[in-house]
Amino acid sequence: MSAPKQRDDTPAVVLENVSKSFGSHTVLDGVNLTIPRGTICVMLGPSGTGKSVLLRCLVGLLRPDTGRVLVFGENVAELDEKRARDRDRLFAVRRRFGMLFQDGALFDDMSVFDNVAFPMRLHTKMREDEIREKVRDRLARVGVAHAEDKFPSELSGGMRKRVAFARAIAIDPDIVLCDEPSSGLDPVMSATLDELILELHRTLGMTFIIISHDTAEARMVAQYIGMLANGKLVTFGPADQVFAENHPALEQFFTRQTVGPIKVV
Ligand SMILES: Nc1ncnc2c1ncn2[C@@H]1O[C@H](COP(=O)(O)OP(=O)(O)OP(=O)(O)O)[C@@H](O)[C@H]1O
Repeated sequence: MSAPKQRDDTPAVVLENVSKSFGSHTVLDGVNLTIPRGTICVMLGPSGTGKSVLLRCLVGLLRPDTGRVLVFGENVAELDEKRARDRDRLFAVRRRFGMLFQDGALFDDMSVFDNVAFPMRLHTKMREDEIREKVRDRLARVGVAHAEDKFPSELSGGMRKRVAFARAIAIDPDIVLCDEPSSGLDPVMSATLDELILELHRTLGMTFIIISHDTAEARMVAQYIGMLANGKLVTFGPADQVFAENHPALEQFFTRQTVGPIKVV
């Protein structure tokens, strides 16, 4: 079966009744949401609440027990990497994602240039001169053009994150998944990185899905906000609506209360 035809207004992501358990532990319980294309969506939630599981379902690394996971209309939940007939479709979906891992996940034995060139060499047929031009464009966009010959161990935490961003957007993904982009950074560096997200979004128009614990980050960049707590998506929608609604779990999170609907386990 070929991938479904999509119209321009096909949402980047739709989750319909997505549930996932590990043994008797239900991590996601009937999650529904729609992320319009070209928006910045921040998913908040306490530790261990299923945010990473959700990301892995999006890229087809995990299959939910129930529900549909539509990425630009393609139901990733029905694709199984072990089935030859699904593999091309699954890989085509994965190529639409760029991933910014929590720790940057740069290759320590590769220069900054080669780290950013890596996905181009792996996934495209670009010539080396095209790669050079694109890598330089990506490094310039994230403000580390001067560092292309350095190795990750020679960079500060903030610079490593920028290089990781350059790699995440290397082959023009439609969706950039960011797993806690501000983790391990001081507040000023985090804010600088948030400005970078806004700038990349403005100039490249990609959809950003950002996993975060950082409420200041949510306030700064989010157009859509979701909050996962105790397996449920307790609130989701346009950021101004979600802030106005001020769900008790969101309020507890934002005001750092230990008592409230979020159970600390
Ligand atoms: N492959 C797996 N097998 C068993 N349990 C798993 C597996 N993957 C995740 N879990 C469990 O699912 C729950 C949610 O994990 P997840 O990593 O999604 O949390 P998170 O919200 O991303 O947390 P954090 O904010 O701390 O990164 C945890 O209890 C975790 O132990």
